Amino acid sequence: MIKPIIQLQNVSFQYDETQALNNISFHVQEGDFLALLGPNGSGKSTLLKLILGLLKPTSGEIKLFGEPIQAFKQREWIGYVSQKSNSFNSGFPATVEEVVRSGLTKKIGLFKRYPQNVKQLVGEALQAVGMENFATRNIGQLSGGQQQRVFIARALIAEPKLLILDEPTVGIDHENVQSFYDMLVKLNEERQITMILVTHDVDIVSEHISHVACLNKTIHFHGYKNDFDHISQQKLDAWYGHKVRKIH
Ligand SMILES: Nc1ncnc2c1ncn2[C@@H]1O[C@H](COP(=O)(O)OP(=O)(O)OP(=O)(O)O)[C@@H](O)[C@H]1O
Repeated sequence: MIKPIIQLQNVSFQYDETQALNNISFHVQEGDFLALLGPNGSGKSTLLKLILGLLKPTSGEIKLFGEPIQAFKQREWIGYVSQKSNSFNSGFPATVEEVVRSGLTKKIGLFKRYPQNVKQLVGEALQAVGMENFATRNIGQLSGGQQQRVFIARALIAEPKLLILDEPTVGIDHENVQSFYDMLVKLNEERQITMILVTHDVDIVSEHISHVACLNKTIHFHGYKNDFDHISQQKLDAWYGHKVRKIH
């Protein structure tokens, strides 16, 4: 049976003066590779904060892994790589190894010792993102795309069941985007990690993605990638409020 990973039922969120999300219902199932699309200000970050438990909905219900979010304790099941992960300056005093290892804190607690096989775990996580030869390098000396991979390794070491990546291809050269996707697909298929890519960029919806959700305060579309491909340009422009380019 396919398990629900995220369920939102009639969720709204209001900042003091702004209604950021209006009556959203949608779900993500185990194994989905979802692109969550929406223009600037459409409520993507707000939705992420609700899922991560950093904000509480003004109304509506959120379930994670089938449990009401208030009762959900397995935070380590959710890996999150933020938009700002890859912005270290070159002098930042941490090695790749140290950054990845710090991802274990979530799993083992802040004051516990790292397990004896920590080096092996770091090596495996780095290997999964193709960065095994960079373990001793300084994080600040890597490219934006390489840093992004290291932060994905940092999330992976906690063995998440769901990985949420916020604007993951920002800072990655055009020619490296394909191999970046190949890596994500592998994680999705081989490790059965449910993936959510959050982005304003319609181009990110490559052939690798299984589902697409279009957000602009409400969910305008949620379905298979193939069905998204058949949405008219006109409709897409209307959701975004301006012209967008869709590449098939
Ligand atoms: N802390 C806040 N206080 C008040 N209003 C906020 C706050 N954070 C966001 N908003 C407003 O809520 C709406 C949704 O913002 P949100 O950051 O969720 O959008 P987004 O889709 O993530 O945008 P972007 O792609 O630009 O990051 C916007 O109108 C924004 O101005």
